[in-house]
Amino acid sequence: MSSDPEATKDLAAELIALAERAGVAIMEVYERTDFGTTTKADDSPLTQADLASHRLIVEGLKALTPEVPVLSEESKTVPFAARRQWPRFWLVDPLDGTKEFIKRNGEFTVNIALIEGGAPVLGVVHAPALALTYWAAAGVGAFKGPGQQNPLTAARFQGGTLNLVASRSHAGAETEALVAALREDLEVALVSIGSSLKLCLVADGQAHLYPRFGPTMEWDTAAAQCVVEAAGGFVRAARGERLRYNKENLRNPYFIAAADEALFERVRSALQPSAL
Ligand SMILES: Nc1ncnc2c1ncn2[C@@H]1O[C@H](COP(=O)(O)O)[C@@H](OP(=O)(O)O)[C@H]1O
Ligand SMILES: [Mg+2]
Repeated sequence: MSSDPEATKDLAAELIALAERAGVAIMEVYERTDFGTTTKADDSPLTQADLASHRLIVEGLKALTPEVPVLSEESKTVPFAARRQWPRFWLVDPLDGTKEFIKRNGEFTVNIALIEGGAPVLGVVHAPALALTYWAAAGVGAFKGPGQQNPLTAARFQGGTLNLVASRSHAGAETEALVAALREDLEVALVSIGSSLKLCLVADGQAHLYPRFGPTMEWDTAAAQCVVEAAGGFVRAARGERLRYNKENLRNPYFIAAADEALFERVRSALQPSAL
């Protein structure tokens, strides 16, 4: 990524436009009665919307930055031996929250991140059904649109009610155990929502905490992690290390996103071994 903030903002504007075009393609499928849903080898659902968004984004990124390779959820079989050589690459989830898309609750996103040196440095998260776009770049800031206008700041937890956001479709026993432990000395308000929108709520100050003690893949978190970090928030593995990108195994460790580091440490000390 350029060290010139103005060049970075220009690139972000192109990416936002691309994510919004993918959103239009997704919404065309969303409005049909039949999504053309099939089941992938891992048993997860795949719709015509995932594929249309994937094709559009891959073509768009190739036109925008021909020299930067693309790794998308729907074309993830690049061998590690090849991709480990990449100094930077685009990491794309063309439709995150496919289960929510199929349930028609609007809680799905298009995620595009630029990874450099194993970390997300630029990220766009677009929720077409909600007409919301979050974007961020390291050293520039985090913003919410439509448009590029509103700066985001994570809300440091200063006592009172702790707002905790969890997966609608994949929160499990470890999350419930954590909520029970926190409720011993705090008031905890729970919100469930699909997709990378959970991380965006932390960036936006609407949630203090998003614990994820279940599987996610690198493309689920990269763009929104960039948004959280640029908004002053904190995303770390439950065991404490940074989330790294372009690993041989593209699965993330269990992680915690928190509005601030003190909250992250407080939550970590309340975890059961099965949440690590
Ligand atoms: N068993 C599993 N293995 C790997 N990833 C899983 C999974 N179950 C859920 N996920 C990931 O969790 C994402 C959905 O998260 P959430 O439940 O928070 O909305 C999915 O994204 P997709 O919808 O893009 O497939 C998928 O990548
Ligand atoms: Mg996903």
